[in-house]
Amino acid sequence: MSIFIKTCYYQHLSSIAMAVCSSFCPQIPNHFRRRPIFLFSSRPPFPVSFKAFSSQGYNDPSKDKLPANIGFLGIGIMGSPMAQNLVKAGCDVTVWNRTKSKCDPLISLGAKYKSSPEEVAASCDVTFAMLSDPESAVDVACGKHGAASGMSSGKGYVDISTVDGETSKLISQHIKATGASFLEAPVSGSKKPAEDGQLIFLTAGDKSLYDTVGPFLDFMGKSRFYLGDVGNGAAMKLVVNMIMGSMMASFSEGLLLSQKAGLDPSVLVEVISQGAISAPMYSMKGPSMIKSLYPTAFPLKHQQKDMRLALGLAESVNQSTPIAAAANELYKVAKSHGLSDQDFSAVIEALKGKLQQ
Ligand SMILES: NC(=O)C1=CN([C@@H]2O[C@H](COP(=O)(O)OP(=O)(O)OC[C@H]3O[C@@H](n4cnc5c(N)ncnc54)[C@H](OP(=O)(O)O)[C@@H]3O)[C@@H](O)[C@H]2O)C=CC1
Ligand SMILES: O=CCCC(=O)O
Repeated sequence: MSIFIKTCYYQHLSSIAMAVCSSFCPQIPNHFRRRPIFLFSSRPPFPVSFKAFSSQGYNDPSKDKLPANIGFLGIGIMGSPMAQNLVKAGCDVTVWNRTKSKCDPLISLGAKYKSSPEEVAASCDVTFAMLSDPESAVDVACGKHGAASGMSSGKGYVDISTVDGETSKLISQHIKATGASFLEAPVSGSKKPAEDGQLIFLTAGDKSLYDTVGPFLDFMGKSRFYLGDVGNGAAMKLVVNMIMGSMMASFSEGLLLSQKAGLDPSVLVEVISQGAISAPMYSMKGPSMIKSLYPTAFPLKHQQKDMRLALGLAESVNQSTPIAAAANELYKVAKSHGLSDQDFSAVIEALKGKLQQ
C-alpha cells in the first residue's frame, strides 16, 4: 500500500513538472497534459480530472482505504490499452486472458499474471473485467474458477463489458453474495480513445465502489457518469450503441447511393463534416469505407450483439424501434458473410449487391 501511495506521490510531483513543461513543450502527449492536479492541497496526491459526476473521488480525505492491487480480466482490443494505461499510471496490475499470449506485452510493461480469474480476484483489491458478451462475462465472473470464487468482503468487481441489464444483475448477485461490491461500467469510445485514456464510463451499482475506483477510471477515461442502480449503465450503453449502429447503417446507404448517383462519396463525407449531422465517426470511417477497407476498432460481431441486446431492451419496455431493427438485419447479413471480426463499418458490404444474392 505504502509503495502504491509513494508511486502516486512521485507521479504527482512529476505531474507538476509536466504541467509546467507542457506550456512550453507541445510534444508532451495529451494523455499527461490533460490531467489537472492539486498544487496546494492536503488531499491525497492523486491526479483527479474535472469530470462529469466525479466530484467525490479520491480527493476526499475521509476515503483513506486505497486499493493497492488492480486486477484486469479480458485483454482484447479494449482491455489491452485500458490495462496498459493503468500500468503506465503506476498501478500494481495483475492480468488474465483466456488466450494467455495477449497478456505478454503487459507483462513486459510490468504487469503480473495469474492463471485464472479466481486467482486474480483473490490477489487484488479491485478487479476490472472487459469481455466480449453476456456469456463470456457471466462465465468469467461466475463460472468455475471465475472471479466470484476469489472475491470476499472489502473487494470490488467492476464489469466494463457491454452486456444487457439482466446479465449485469446476475453477475452483481454472484459478486455481492461473497460480501464484495459490484459496479457495472461499460464504456463509450473505441480503440483509439482507449489508447488515449479518453473513454466515457457509464457506471451503476455500489456508489462506494464508484468513489473508490474513480481515480482508476480517470486513468482510462475522460469522463464518468454514475447512473444509480445496476442495469442503468448497461441500458445507457445499449441505447448509445443502438443509435451508433443505425447511424452507421444509414451512412453506408448514403455512401453507396451517392456513388450510384454519379457523385464522389469523398465529397459527401466532406459535405457531412461541415453540417449539422457531422459526427467524428463519419470522418474517421468514411475514407476507408470508400476503399472497402475495414481495419478493426469495434468488431462487427459486437455491434450486432449490441443491436440485438438493445432490441431486447426496447421490447422489454414496449418501445418501438423499427430503424434499429432494420439496421440489425444488415449486421446479421454482414456476419453471415464472414465479416464478424472486421470493423462494424463493414456493414456497408451488406448493402452491396454481391452480398444480397
Ligand atoms: N472495440 C470497441 O471499440 C469497443 C468494445 N466494447 C465492448 O467491450 C467488450 C470487449 O470488446 P473488445 O475488446 O473490442 O473485444 P475483443 O473481441 O477484442 O476481446 C474480447 C475479450 O473477451 C475474451 N473472451 C471472449 N469469450 C470468452 C470466453 N468464453 N471466456 C473468457 N474470455 C472470453 C477474449 O479472450 P481471447 O483473447 O481469449 O479471445 C478477449 O479478451 C465487448 O463487450 C464490446 O462490445 C465497448 C466499447 C468499445
Ligand atoms: O461499443 C463500442 C463503441 C464504439 C464507440 O463508441 O466508438
